[in-house]
Amino acid sequence: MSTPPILLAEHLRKRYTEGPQAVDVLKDVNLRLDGGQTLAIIGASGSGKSTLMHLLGGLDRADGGRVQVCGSDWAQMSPKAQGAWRNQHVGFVYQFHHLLMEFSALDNVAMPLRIRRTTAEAAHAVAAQMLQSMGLGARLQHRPGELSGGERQRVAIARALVTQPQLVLADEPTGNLDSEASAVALDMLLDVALAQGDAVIIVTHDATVAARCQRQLRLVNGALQDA
Ligand SMILES: Nc1ncnc2c1ncn2[C@@H]1O[C@H](COP(=O)(O)OP(=O)(O)OP(=O)(O)O)[C@@H](O)[C@H]1O
Repeated sequence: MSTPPILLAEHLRKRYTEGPQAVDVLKDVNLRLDGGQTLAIIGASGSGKSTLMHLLGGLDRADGGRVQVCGSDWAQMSPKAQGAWRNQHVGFVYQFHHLLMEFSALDNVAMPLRIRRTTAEAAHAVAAQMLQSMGLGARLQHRPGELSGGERQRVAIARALVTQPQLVLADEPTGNLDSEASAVALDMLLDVALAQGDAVIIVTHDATVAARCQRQLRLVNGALQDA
């Protein structure tokens, strides 16, 4: 049997009904990604990019269609199984770092491994190595508040990649950084992810960032089209 793609999305639909009128944000999204592939998703504000990333990562339910990550369908899993599957296969990076402010960079990056019940010693060793490859070997014991914006974001990237996820979902990962810090963070994200053979999706408004990905798709009117 052939191995399934890392990500498969078929005929995805999502409708929000909370507002004054229902909004069909995603109407028919189809996507397939294999290891080592990088994809940029661009689109106007409100076109549904973040909604799509939530569905791909199993953080929200689609109203139609399906999403499979590494051969398993999010909708077929219990919430507990989804959590375990995410920890095993998916790394998330957001525009804002979402680091735990009272913990050191090292503890933040070790956290996803500790959730897997890796011993503290082993988790710290792997986390230290990952921070090293993000150029942060001299910042292990710094807390997020003691780091620059660019450094904080690199810690967040290290945390997303430390588990060697097959799929990395990055929603505006450099949206809060100046162009120099953005270039450094993006280099590190792509270098490490590709060395690991991960598939990477980056949502971005920045054409320079999108151009660094092998493929660029635009979300328009609820569907993806070539950019
Ligand atoms: N929980 C919700 N309830 C109702 N409507 C929502 C909800 N979340 C998002 N929307 C609507 O869905 C549309 C898509 O939102 P989404 O955040 O996915 O867009 P986006 O492309 O990521 O935008 P941006 O680039 O501005 O971040 C928007 O019109 C938004 O108002």
